[in-house]
Amino acid sequence: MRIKEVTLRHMQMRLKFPFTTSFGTLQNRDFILLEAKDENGRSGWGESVAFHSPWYSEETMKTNWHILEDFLIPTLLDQEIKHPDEVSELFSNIRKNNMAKSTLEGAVWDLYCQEQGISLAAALGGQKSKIEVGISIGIQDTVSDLLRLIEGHVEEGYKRMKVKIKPGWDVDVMREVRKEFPDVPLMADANSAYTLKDINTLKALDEFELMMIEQPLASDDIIDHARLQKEIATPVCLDESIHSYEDARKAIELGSCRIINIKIGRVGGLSESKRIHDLCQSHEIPVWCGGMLESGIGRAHNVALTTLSNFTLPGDTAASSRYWETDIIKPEVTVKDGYISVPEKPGIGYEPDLEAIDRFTMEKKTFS
Ligand SMILES: O=C(O)CCC(=O)c1ccccc1C(=O)O
Ligand SMILES: [Mg+2]
Repeated sequence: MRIKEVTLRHMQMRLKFPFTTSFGTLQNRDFILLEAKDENGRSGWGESVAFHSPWYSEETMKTNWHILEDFLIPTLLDQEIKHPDEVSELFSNIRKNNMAKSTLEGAVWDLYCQEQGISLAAALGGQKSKIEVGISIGIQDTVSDLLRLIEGHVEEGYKRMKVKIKPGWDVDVMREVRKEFPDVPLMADANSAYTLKDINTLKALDEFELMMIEQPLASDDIIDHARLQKEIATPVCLDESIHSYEDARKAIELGSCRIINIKIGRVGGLSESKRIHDLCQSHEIPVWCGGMLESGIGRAHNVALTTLSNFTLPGDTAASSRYWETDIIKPEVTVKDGYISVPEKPGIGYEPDLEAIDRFTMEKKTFS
């Protein structure tokens, strides 16, 4: 396959609700959508999960645009590609910028699968026909707002509740949640809001038998997390700290976590996601697929990745309708009894809705 043309779009979609984490609040979701055309005129689609501001990671929508336009797209245009695994090799001279790399790599995977006539899930080696999903709930104004949201999501069938925490919105909040929902599979995500000085707070969370605590300490740390994991009973799950297979290998070796959240964008693409998945599997470290408030295109990639066998814990890939009035794929991603049915069609398995895509496009540019 050869990529003949790439179009970047600056998209803006409005979330149905403001989403608050320990690092800030987001409602307008700006992101890049990428369409890559091959020599046969087929289109493959990728989504950048970078946010407008550098608060989850240093990458932003604008840095991704720059890296794609000035480095990644020129590297790939007209190159003969036999398999999508070659893309990360072609990008190996460009350091980091994983979300930018993943955007283009994801579109190549989609194109490759369409050409082969197989689903993305099958191409990755996934076996599941349906995947189990949970939901991530942002910081709320009041505990009773949170309890009502959890109640609704339990009724919708989601398989586990993830509650965002930060200093001042942690132990007391989780205690209320546990009191009202004694048996619900529950976890907390701190997005790096704590340090080892907060060890007593983090120990206090053990009482609630959480499935895990996600990224309690610094976003670039694996040393303090290893110290913390020795002190608390709750399994530590790393999100922000893991950018590659090598990061995962070192974190496992140090005992920094017992679970890893894989986000395709954060680790630079589907090929690297699969390598991390396989590594974790060989070390009996379960993984799950994280979310970045994606549109349908990124969501479809997440669904496919989650079909791999070591994705044994419910991920954050909720239904399209949880986030958007109108998504940009047809059909939308739906959740029934806590499961998403995995599409069997070639490629990402959902059709891009070009009319909706145009409606949310702020700016676009084509490279050939
Ligand atoms: O529903 C989703 O897409 C996941 C939401 C979520 O938890 C999240 C959203 C934005 C940035 C970081 C995170 C995270 O997993 O840490
Ligand atoms: Mg997280």
